[in-house]
Formats: sequence, structure tokens, C-alpha cells
Amino acid sequence: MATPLTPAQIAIVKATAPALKEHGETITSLFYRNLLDANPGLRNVFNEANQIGGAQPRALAGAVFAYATYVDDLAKLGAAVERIAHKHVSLNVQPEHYPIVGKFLLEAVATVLGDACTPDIADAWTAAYACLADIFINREQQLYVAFENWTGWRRFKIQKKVSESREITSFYLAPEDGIALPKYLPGQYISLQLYIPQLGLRQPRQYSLSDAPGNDYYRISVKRETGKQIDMQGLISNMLHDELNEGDVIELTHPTGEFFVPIEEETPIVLISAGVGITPMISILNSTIAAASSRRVSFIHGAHCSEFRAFTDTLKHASDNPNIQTVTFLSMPNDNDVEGVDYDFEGRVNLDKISPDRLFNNEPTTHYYVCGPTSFMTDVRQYLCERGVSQDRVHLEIFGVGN
Ligand SMILES: NC(=O)C1=CN([C@@H]2O[C@H](COP(=O)(O)OP(=O)(O)OC[C@H]3O[C@@H](n4cnc5c(N)ncnc54)[C@H](OP(=O)(O)O)[C@@H]3O)[C@@H](O)[C@H]2O)C=CC1
Repeated sequence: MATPLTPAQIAIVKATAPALKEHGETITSLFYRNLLDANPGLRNVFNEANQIGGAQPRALAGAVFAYATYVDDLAKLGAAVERIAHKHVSLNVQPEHYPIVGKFLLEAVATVLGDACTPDIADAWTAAYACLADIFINREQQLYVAFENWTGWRRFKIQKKVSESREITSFYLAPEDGIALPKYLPGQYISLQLYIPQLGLRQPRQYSLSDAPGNDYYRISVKRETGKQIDMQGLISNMLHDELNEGDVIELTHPTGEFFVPIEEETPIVLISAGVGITPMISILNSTIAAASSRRVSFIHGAHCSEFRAFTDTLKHASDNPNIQTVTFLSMPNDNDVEGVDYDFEGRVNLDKISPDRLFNNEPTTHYYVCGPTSFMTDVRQYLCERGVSQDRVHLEIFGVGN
């Protein structure tokens, strides 16, 4: 248990926040380089794509700066801590990893700040890191306890591969040990790891579960990345599409994630997605239907055109349910796509086009769940907040670098 920071240490940490902001990426790039050189096994834990593109150091620099800024008001970081803790347990991060990370992070701070890193500053940051590590370790232990007897990687067989659209394929994954699968909350994700021969490494990725819980399989639905330089992220999705077949084995961790819908509640929900961001929404939709819930659901989705639109049949069936309304936008409809039949509106998702009875935005208990490209999600949140929806009712699936 870390000792709480003294007022003097808090003052030092806050005072050094600007310096950390200025040098943040230099510090965290050095940190990752030294950490991974000294502990090559950790390369299996970190997504190499995020290292190569610099997203990982950038994200960590942002997190360290945010921590320094709010070290005296940690409640402000609650949502970020929760998101990162879930990602950590998905990657099987354990308490013994924290001292190693702390050592390399504090060494990187000292190296980059040089003489400016006085003993008092080093001492304050050592104490601050210990407090932050405690927060994560405690929350992650709670999550692991709830996982009961499944921690770490578990082998799953690909039972079935089903094409959902031109670029999205579903994988039905059954546990090799045959032991019943725990339920998850609709909207949550798993980590999947594959061995990448070119790198001589295992690589983890997170994928939302795309069906209701309660089956003897988990389903993920993966978009094949094409049309741009295939980066490391694309490498995994292409391996899944091209090289992995029914009967092959992959490894998963326990489902987790702070983006989910409490299925027992009856308040209206609006699910707003673009592209492959549809996947957690289908899980939420199917779970609502499976629970025979009387809650009202609006399902708003945007895709390029019908060829790229996944789960069309699922949505068609769902809209037979009087509590469920679906609205589809196609940004580039094909000649065969008929407005009013195959889709509702041409263009990207535009909430102005949706009638209030489908957005439920005059009902103060409505919650909004949003998943898709980052700028799409932030635009939707801004739109809703400008129309009086409180921020706590708008949930974004921020599926980026979180560790
Ligand atoms: N669980 C999760 O958190 C998941 C998150 N995602 C995220 O969702 C994103 C979905 O991407 P993808 O399928 O590649 O999307 P696409 O780029 O294929 O776009 C899908 C649709 O969204 C529209 N669109 C794209 N960008 C925006 C924007 N900024 N604002 C409004 N509409 C937009 C597109 O319009 P147009 O044709 O005009 O480009 C198109 O109609 C990915 O970035 C991924 O990170 C995906 C899956 C799961």
C-alpha cells in the first residue's frame, strides 16, 4: 500500500506538469524503448502497431500529464482509470508488472529532465507513481476476482467463420476445454492473441463481442483492413480473414470493458454506430431481444453502401419488434440501393434527420451509446450535449491505446 502524497509532493507533481507536457513523448518513447529492450517478453503484451506509429508513447504521455494535473482531484480521472484498468486485465497485467514499469518510467523522466530533475522532484514522482500503481492494482484485482477461475489466455477453436459484409467476417469461438463460458455484459470485448512468425512475437488485439451472452461460443466480427498500407493492425485482421480457418486455435482473455448496457434496466437506449463500430451494438441489440426487454431501442447506423453494411438480416428481424426502430444511412449507396427500402437516408449519419421520437432526446432517462471512428463519436457527443443531453448519458467506445 503506497503512502499518500504529502502536500509538498502534490505541489511538486502539479508544478512539473508543464515540463512533462513539453517533454512527454520524449520521456515515454525512451521509457518504452528501454523497458522493451530490457524485458523483450513484454513485446508480447504491447501492440507493436501502437509503438511503431507512436500512439502508445503519445497516449502514455497524455495520461502522465493528466495525472500530474489532477493529482489532487483524482475523481476527474475516474473514467480514464476505469477504461485503462479494463484494458490491463484484458491483457493480463499483474501487480508485479508495476514496479518494472515504474523503474523505467522514472528513469526516463530523470534522463530527459536532466539536472532539472532534482532529488525532491524525483522523490515526489516516485511517490506519485506508487499511488497511481496502487489505484490500478486495486481496481484490477477487483476485476480479476470477478473473473473467478479464468485469468490469462484460454484456447478457443474457430467453430465457424461467417461473412457479414464485403469486409467484415464473424468468428464463432468455442473454448477448447469445453467448460461453460462466463456471461459478459453486452458491449464488452475480449483480447485475442496470435503468434506472428515475421516478428517472432505474439500480438494481442481487442475485439468487441458481437452477439448476446449465454451461448456456448463467443462471437467477434472483424473488419479486414484494406485499401491503405497494411499496418500491424491490418496484419492481424488479414491473418484472421486469410490464414485462420475453422478448426484452428486462437487464445482469448476473459471478456471485460467499461462500455456496456445494463441489460436489466428498462430506460430507452439509442445505439449510434458507423462502419465496423456496429459490432458492440449488435451484441447490445441481441441481448435486449434475448432478455425480452420492453425497453425502447433506436438503432442508428451508417455504412458506405449495402455491400459494406453488416448484419442486415439481424436488423431486419429486429425491426419487427415494436420496441425497436432502426435507421440506416448509406454514405455512398450503390445503384441498386433503394432509399426508403434498403436504407433511410443518403449521407453520413446525421442526427438532424432523425425524428425526436427515434432519438428520445426529450426523455431525460435515455442513454446514448456510440461506436465508430473517433471524430464520428466526438461529433455525436457534441451534438447531443448541445441539445441538452448530460454527458453522463453519452457513452463512447474509446477503443484506442489504453495501456
Ligand atoms: N469496439 C470498438 O470500439 C470498435 C471500434 N471501432 C472503430 O470504429 C471505426 C469504424 O471504422 P470503419 O468501419 O473503418 O469505418 P469506415 O471508414 O469504413 O466508415 C464507415 C461509415 O462511417 C462513415 N464515417 C467515417 N468517418 C466518419 C466520421 N468521422 N464522421 C461521420 N461518419 C464517418 C463513412 O462515411 P464515408 O463513406 O463518407 O467515409 C461510412 O459511411 C474504426 O475506426 C474503429 O477504430 C470498430 C469496431 C469496434
